[in-house]
Amino acid sequence: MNDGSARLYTSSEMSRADGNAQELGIPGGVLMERAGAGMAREILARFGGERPNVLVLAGGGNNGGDGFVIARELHRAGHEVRVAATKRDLSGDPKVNLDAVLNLGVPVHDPESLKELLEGTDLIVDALLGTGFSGEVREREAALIRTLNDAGAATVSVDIPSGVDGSTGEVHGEAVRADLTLCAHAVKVGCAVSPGKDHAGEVVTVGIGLPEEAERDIEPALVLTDARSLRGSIPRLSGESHKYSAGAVLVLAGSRTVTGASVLSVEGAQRAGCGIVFLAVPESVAPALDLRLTEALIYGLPEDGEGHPAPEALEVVLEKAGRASAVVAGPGIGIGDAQRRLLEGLLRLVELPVLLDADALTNLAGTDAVARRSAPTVLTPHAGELGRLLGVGAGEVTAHRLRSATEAAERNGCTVLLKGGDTLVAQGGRPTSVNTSGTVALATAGTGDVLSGVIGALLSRGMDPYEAARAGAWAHGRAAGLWLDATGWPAESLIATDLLDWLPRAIGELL
Ligand SMILES: NC(=O)C1=CN([C@@H]2O[C@H](COP(=O)(O)OP(=O)(O)OC[C@H]3O[C@@H](n4cnc5c(N)ncnc54)[C@H](O)[C@@H]3O)[C@@H](O)[C@H]2O)[C@@H](O)CC1
Ligand SMILES: Nc1ncnc2c1ncn2[C@@H]1O[C@H](COP(=O)(O)OP(=O)(O)O)[C@@H](O)[C@H]1O
Ligand SMILES: [K+]
Repeated sequence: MNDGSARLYTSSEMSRADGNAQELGIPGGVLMERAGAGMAREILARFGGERPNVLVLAGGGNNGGDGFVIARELHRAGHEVRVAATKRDLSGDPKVNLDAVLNLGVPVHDPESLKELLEGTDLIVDALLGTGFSGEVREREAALIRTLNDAGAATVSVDIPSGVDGSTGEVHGEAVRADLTLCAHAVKVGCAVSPGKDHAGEVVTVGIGLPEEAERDIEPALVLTDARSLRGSIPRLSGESHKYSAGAVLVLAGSRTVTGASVLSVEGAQRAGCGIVFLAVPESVAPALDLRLTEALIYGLPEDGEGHPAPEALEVVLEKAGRASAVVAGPGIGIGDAQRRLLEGLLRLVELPVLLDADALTNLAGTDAVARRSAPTVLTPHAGELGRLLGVGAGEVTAHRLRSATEAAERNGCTVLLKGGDTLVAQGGRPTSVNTSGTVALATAGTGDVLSGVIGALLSRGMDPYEAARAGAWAHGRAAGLWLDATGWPAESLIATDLLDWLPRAIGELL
């Protein structure tokens, strides 16, 4: 048996597993029974003590079928339960479970009276739409979802918040906002990827006793990144290590008016365990950074009158890259022709793994500089930067995160880390990874600069770019989580520098 806890399934992968189980002799009704009963146990454990009045909103498919089982179990446990069902002329397992509910005397109402029913409701069970739903919600269901969301009662969604696409996390129109989502067997992609993730609340999997054979032929298109899936992937120092073999990172960050980005990126790299960091910055700010960054080697770049690198800067960058094993470029370098040409030269002439962040992404939007490279490149955009790379608006990326990240990775033949509450890592031929360690405390200036350094260091230590991006994102999010736990301070008070103190412990959890 497999509890499916670390699995992340699209709707079609789940339905394949379901079909395989049936071929192995486990009828769909048995799985529905196990799912509904397991979900009811979870609801009782969390809310049972408060003796809530429960309303189950059940749709016409198997998601609704799960809802009828939950209603039956909560009724048997002595709770006040009512059901609103969108359909009565059901067939198959949902009908069996609707009949059971009716036989027990649980009142089943038409959804037209949903608003009135919700008046005396403490707990909503949303079993309207599950993994059989995709696209735009029809108006009738959309109105029901609006009514549920307006009620303000605690809401538990069955398998996926109704209205969220289970395979992508996309929401077109209305979707339920749940406090808790109970996923049958495995977390559905729609509960892990935004905006669906933001509708799901806490996500818990409920075992349905699927045998391992039922999943043998399923290669999931996505994976959840947690500490367990990364453990042992970061190379360690050995007795023969020296500071160069331990990982040497060249950071090209900062400009005359933006020096903090260089500091955060360099210190992120140092704390993520590389042996040495070289920082290349316009020469007018090199002395100040030299005083600030004790352990890094600082090199001044020839600059123009505005404090941007002059064309001769490329020579210095190439020379320093000759001693590095990975390059981080972009934070705080500013936008302009000089920077674009410098980056294009770097990407053309340096064979090392290169991470491009922030201004580097904006400078290179519309060029084929990354697509032409054969050495590994990692891009770390937020939605706005990815939009520029794809030639669309930030809103378009936010609405289609999965598709946007994979499209950029394919077009450029590289690794793309799309930042956000669900940080995604996409690379052709690898399952798209969804990070699990983020916290909203990271939504503050400079945390992205730290991340660029962390991933740069992991690249310099010889990690595969996809693994380096996943591990860097996890450790970065975990560092914020450790800071929150240790200080007990509000998430809003975190500053990017705080991450540096907790990165070593976060990375230690992966060794
Ligand atoms: N696959 C499995 O292994 C298991 C599935 N189970 C449940 O079954 C669910 C999937 O069941 P189904 O495939 O029957 O699908 P659903 O119950 O998710 O959806 C089908 C229903 O949604 C309606 N619908 C579809 N598109 C719509 C739209 N655009 N606007 C409004 N309504 C729309 C259909 O008319 C139909 O009533 C899962 O989410 C889960 O809750 C569980 O019972 C356990 C086992
Ligand atoms: N709501 C959120 N939840 C979790 N992580 C977030 C959230 N918002 C932003 N982050 C994370 O914070 C970091 C911000 O990076 P970025 O936007 O590049 O900031 P900066 O350029 O100021 O350093 C990214 O790692 C991103 O994933
Ligand atoms: K649902």
